[in-house]
Amino acid sequence: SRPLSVWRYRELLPVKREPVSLCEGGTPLYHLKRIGEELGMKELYAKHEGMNPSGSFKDRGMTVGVSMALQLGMSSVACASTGNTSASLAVYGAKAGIPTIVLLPAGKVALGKVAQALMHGARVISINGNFDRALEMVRDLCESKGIYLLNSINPYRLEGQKTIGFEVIDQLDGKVPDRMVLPVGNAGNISAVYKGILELKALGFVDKMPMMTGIQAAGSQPVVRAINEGLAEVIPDENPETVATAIRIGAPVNAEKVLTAIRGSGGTAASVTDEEILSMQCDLARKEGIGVEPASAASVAGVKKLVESGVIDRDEQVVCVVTGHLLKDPETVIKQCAPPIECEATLESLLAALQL
Ligand SMILES: Cc1ncc(COP(=O)(O)O)c(/C=C/C(=O)C(=O)O)c1O
Repeated sequence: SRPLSVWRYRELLPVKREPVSLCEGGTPLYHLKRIGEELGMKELYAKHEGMNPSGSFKDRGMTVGVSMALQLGMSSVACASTGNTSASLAVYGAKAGIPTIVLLPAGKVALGKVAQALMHGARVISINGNFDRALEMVRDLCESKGIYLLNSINPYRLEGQKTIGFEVIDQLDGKVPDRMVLPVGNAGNISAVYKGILELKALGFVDKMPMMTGIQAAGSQPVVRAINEGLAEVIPDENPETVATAIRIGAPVNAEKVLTAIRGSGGTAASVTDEEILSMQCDLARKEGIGVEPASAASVAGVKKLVESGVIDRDEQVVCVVTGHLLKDPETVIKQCAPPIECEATLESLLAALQL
């Protein structure tokens, strides 16, 4: 049988040619034993999407999106990004051998992501504005120059990201979890996972949907507001701010889809503070050995908040998608942690430093 990967599910994907692939997907589903016990939960899991080739779930969308660019005869690709989309597009553009342009919000992109976009050969433009402005600009650029736009407005990106849900169900031996929890920025990922499982249901592979639960940062929560206030549409947040720069997005492009996904599945949305995000990033690393970037920890921080407030039932089977690797944002880690202990190169000073 086929190994766990994006292309295991190729019959449910639109690509009709040899895919541009770097062995994406097939990521681990970890049981959160300690954090689960602390919350009184026996069935709390984390799907570690940081274990993809470029270190985030974006690779699932890009393997399909870049393959479609070639299938459609496009000669170059572009995106705006808070960092991971651009890192992934640079990687898959390099693999495809086509020119890649990425627009980043100046000063608001984690170091590892900039390093990836640069090293993999994208033309990296730093925009003096936030992500939402960069997205407007890259749409105009692609429109005027016939470049293939690969932000999550592009439906093929979401097709690849559907496979997160497919793999989770395979890893749970065919069971659909009661709830899937994802950090939400542009809301493409949560919408893609919902679409994928809805397709499995329509095909008769499963008979229930997970409650789709979106978590945002307290300083950047337009989707949470729309859900909590029962709004017909998401009202953009003009000045999104959070340490979780990956989800520092005020105007989610998949706003309509995420409202359908959450409401259609009886799910919910909640926000967590930057402190709660950073505290959970630390817990995941130190209690579970799982290293993720801040935005990814928001999903587990959200479960903690919703369990403690009684919204999530402790005996639910819950899968959190942790979306990006810890190495993406080393600066935030260094700022959070006590520095290494200075020590002379003698055993005596080492024992003193270790207080042994
Ligand atoms: C680590 C991490 N976690 C969560 C999200 C939110 O996913 P969506 O709700 O589908 O947007 C992102 C998104 C990043 C970008 O949007 C980009 O890279 O431009 C991310 O990098």
